[in-house]
Amino acid sequence: MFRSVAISTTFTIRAVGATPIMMLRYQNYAVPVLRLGCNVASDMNYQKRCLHSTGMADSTLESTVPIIDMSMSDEELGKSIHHACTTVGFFIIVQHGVPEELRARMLQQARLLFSELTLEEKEAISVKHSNSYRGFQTMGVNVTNGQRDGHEALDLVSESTRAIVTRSSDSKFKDLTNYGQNQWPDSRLLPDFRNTTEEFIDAMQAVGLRLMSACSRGLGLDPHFFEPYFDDAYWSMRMIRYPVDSEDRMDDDYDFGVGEHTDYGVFTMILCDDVKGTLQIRRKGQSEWTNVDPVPNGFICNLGDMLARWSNNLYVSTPHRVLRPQKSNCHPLQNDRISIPFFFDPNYDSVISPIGELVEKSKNPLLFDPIMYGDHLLAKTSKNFMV
Ligand SMILES: O=C(O)CCC(=O)C(=O)O
Ligand SMILES: [Fe+2]
Repeated sequence: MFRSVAISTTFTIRAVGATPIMMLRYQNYAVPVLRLGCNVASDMNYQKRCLHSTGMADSTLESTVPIIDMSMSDEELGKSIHHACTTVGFFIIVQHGVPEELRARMLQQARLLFSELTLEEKEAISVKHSNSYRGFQTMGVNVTNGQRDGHEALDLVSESTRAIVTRSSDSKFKDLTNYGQNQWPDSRLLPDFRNTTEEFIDAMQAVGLRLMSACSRGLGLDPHFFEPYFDDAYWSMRMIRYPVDSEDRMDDDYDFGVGEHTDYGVFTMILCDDVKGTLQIRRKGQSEWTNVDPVPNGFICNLGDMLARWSNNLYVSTPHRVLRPQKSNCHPLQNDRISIPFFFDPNYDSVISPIGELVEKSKNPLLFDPIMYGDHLLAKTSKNFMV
């Protein structure tokens, strides 16, 4: 159904904060946000190109990364998720219940975060002022594998009180902590940012819970098996802007938008604009990287380390990375890609150990010791920033 190239156009003019924004809307297609005064004709051509190339990309994409329609029955959904998780570790969900309109508003607010705040205003909510890895990271502050990543971002994390209690009674990480308060952009600058984000978080938590229930069915467990681990789900999210690579860059820093990694938790669901050729995965036993491009109204999903642990590696936490966007893949009036990964993760104090039946099913020896999710997260996030 996404292969249709029929185009219906509506124009909506909105005022967002102080900035008027024009939205071009095409049937079944992501909504770019343009400043007034742009050349609408050239934007239409750009959209047509995207529609055609989405159509062409679908077949190769489907053969690598399954597209899963969440409107199917729980039983069927369980099977589809199970298949994706035991093979590629990535899938794309459509018909997930998150309104297209909310997705568009969230992307729009993220874009405004990067375009409307001055460097000073970004620094005012910098991760440097947080002892819990929350806040804004200007270009190069985020690090993967010891190398600075080519992106700027805002990180928000659940403010769970259970995490506070757990961490404060624990001396393992000494001065480190990852509980605390989020740093939000000034509401006078972005009046709709916080409420849109909170609405989005609620919607994503609902999708996350449905994925967990599908997962338990797919694994042959009680459909409620995972529920106790998610009654205070310790979500986090990032709003990321990847600028195109500059031709005069001199060193190895910023080689990637995000360097190779696996995700830390259970399920990551990515809302992103339509820029292609950036997110790549490396499947088990393979050395080459494969693009995972966005699909209209879809969230690109992958599973993380905790699900691999629970299933004793029956489910694969697939390494991935993000290339810096090519100018030729960006909207003509933009020089970047916006991406919003939402990390749906277990309770901070959940202890994750391989599930007996799954150790057998995986045909692997017991691979993991029990770990508290908060410990795993803290060990990872404490290496993510160079401020
Ligand atoms: O921006 C993306 O497409 C993915 C980012 C990512 O892998 C991450 O933040 O863990
Ligand atoms: Fe990731």
